[in-house]
Amino acid sequence: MSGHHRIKNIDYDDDEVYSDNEEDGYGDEQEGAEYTAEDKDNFATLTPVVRAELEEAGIAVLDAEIQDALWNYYWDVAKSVGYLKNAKAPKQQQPKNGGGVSTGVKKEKPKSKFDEAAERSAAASGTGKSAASSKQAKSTGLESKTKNLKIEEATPSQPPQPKVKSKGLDVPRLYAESISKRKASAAFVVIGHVDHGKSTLMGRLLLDTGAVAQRDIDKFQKQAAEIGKSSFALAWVMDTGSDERERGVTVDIAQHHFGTEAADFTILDAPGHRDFVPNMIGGASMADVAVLVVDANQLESGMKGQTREHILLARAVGIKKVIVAVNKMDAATLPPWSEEAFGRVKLEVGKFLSEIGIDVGEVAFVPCSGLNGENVVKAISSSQKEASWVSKGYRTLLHELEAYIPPPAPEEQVKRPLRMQVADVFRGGIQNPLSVSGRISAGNVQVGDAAVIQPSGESATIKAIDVADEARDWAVAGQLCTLHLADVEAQHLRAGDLLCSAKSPVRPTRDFTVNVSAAESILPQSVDLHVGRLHAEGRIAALIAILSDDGKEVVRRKPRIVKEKQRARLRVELGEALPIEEGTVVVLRSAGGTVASGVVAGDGAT
Ligand SMILES: Nc1nc2c(ncn2[C@@H]2O[C@H](COP(=O)(O)OP(=O)(O)OP(=O)(O)O)[C@@H](O)[C@H]2O)c(=O)[nH]1
Repeated sequence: MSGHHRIKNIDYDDDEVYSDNEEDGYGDEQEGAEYTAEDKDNFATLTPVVRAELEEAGIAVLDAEIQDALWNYYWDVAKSVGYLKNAKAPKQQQPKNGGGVSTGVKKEKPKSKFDEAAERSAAASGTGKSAASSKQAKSTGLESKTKNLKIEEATPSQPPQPKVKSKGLDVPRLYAESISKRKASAAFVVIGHVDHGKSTLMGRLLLDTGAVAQRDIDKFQKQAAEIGKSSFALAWVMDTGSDERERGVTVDIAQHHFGTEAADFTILDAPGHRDFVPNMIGGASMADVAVLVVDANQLESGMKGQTREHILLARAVGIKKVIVAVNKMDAATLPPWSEEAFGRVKLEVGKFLSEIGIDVGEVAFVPCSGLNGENVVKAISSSQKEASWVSKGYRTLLHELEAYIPPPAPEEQVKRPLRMQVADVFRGGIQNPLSVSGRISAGNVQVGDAAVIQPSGESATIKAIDVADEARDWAVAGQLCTLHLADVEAQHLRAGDLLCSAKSPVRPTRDFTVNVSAAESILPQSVDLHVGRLHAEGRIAALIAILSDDGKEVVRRKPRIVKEKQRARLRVELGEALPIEEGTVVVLRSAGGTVASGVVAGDGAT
């Protein structure tokens, strides 16, 4: 259904029921209202319940505001909480960064026609009642009080959502037609040892591409200076400039967007726990490129186990391109911008990467300073004589990112049944009570489509689609998007679930065969299975065969052991049935290290 239809169907003045101004947005009709003893009793009982809910979400409200909401929602605790969360959210959701940065989906977006209309219908069914019906409903207050307390234990109920109709678009055709006009896009993760300057470099990319305003950095700078850490101002854009954090919502994989004339980019970041391996795998499994940040002055720590592991994992989940940002070239110990020092770093990092099995010929090296913004977005100034070698031999980080744009998804991939792993789940908005973000790995989706979420088997309708924070009618394989869901039971939904086309969902399986390359020697053993954001316990139940180096031929059946760097086919059993199918990329880990990674060849029967 288009936004147009919705607007036409609504014939009241929305200012009556939904005001932008929170202070006087509701409650006008109660001016001078006299509450009965029963009303007062309800207020006394329910106000603390609503307050507790809101405090949990980090939202401060006045008693009067809670009472107005309870009054308007006829003592329905869940609806009052839902309403206040939304009414209070915009203030806290004000972009801290001049509107350019988006972290995940919870930033208040410019409302699309669709959203406005949905919001109005939601408001119509919630607060837009006449005073007469309001009085009638209030008289049953005590009954509903107990009922609502029960509802509130489960997922807060929302005003009924309008049914969503499909426009019946031929998405593969629209996609094929749009390819030539499409702006290129890519997503990347940033890897590197603590303190080597990851956050600063990302903040710099956002600032110098105009995604963040200088005045916001200045504000961070002031705050940072107060605690004697002014050099952290840029990093704070990533670490504290997240709207989710301000609202107390945890996001495991945040998205920050920036664009150039040539392409749009998404930084996938795990705020707060960037190095936590399950999150790292989740972010990397949605990325095209990994940027490895190495402090030119701290080479040794830069090559340690953790970085090795992260690069390995990035490769294991299919990242093809690695860009090495040799950072802090401005710092004194090199001396600053020393070509020779850079050469040493390049050599060492190159060796380290080739040991991991990365073709160094394909790796781009970028000498830069995130802190000063040299050779990140802007080329280094020609007045810096000691750095004249940089522009002769090396591109900026942004140019290197632009140079590796993955090709658009082939048509046959777009025609396959929809698969999108849920990276994060967002609950609680009035217009969009339940949304999921992720990257579509196969197929296509359009507003109105029916979906099934595995392993729970819940069904859902796609109510709206956002790509890079813009509302769209459809999206295809390769795109990072947020799907707003309707007609869905929220309880079972979690990060790591697989959203599938309802016509052809994945059947959850308890065992599968997988062709892997071994990161260490393998015996039948218990393992942690990672599939993007999904992790679960399992065991390598059988070593089926050693494969040739290209993975195509069986070299030996039923080996007793698979040695490091060998390729092999394994059978993996799981404690629970999970949505895994042929082609799924899996990582097997044990005792904090990666054992093997590969691609599922079939379910247990194969
Ligand atoms: N001289 C110099 N210092 C830098 C540069 N980039 C970052 N720094 C400083 O290095 C320190 C660490 O920077 P961060 O960006 O927080 O490093 P990080 O890798 O994100 O660290 P974690 O988030 O803890 O993993 C800060 O004091 C930065 O100001 C640079 O290009 N030159």
